Amino acid sequence: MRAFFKAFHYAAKGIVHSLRSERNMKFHTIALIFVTIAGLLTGLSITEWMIILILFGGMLSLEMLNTAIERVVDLVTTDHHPLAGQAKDVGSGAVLVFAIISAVIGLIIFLPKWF
Ligand SMILES: Nc1ncnc2c1ncn2[C@@H]1O[C@H](COP(=O)(O)OP(=O)(O)OP(=O)(O)O)[C@@H](O)[C@H]1O
Repeated sequence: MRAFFKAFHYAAKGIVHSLRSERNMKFHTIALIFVTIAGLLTGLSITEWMIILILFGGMLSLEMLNTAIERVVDLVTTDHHPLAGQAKDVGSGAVLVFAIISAVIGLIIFLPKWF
């Protein structure tokens, strides 16, 4: 049980660290708050809320994994290396793909209710 709480503590430390240090995490958190307010004002079904919650979780988790990749790359080399650049670019690309898909799903959910 002690090990479980220790692991939970380390995970919480990781979340706080990425929230404090990553500009994109702050941006995603603000977007999350705006979408939640828009959802409450618009009125969404349970299924729509569940889809949005999956997108919130996926977006924040992916951003944190990207931060982890950036940290490991910086730890391995401070030199300019094509593989280091590729690792960071692919990580950023993964975040961008999920962000674009999330935005499209958000529009599919919200637009018909607004217009
Ligand atoms: N060691 C390296 N070798 C080669 N290219 C690198 C290296 N470090 C960074 N780059 C290139 O610079 C880009 C930006 O890297 P950087 O570490 O500055 O991320 P960042 O701009 O701080 O990202 P974020 O804003 O998401 O935190 C990378 O995507 C990569 O293309």
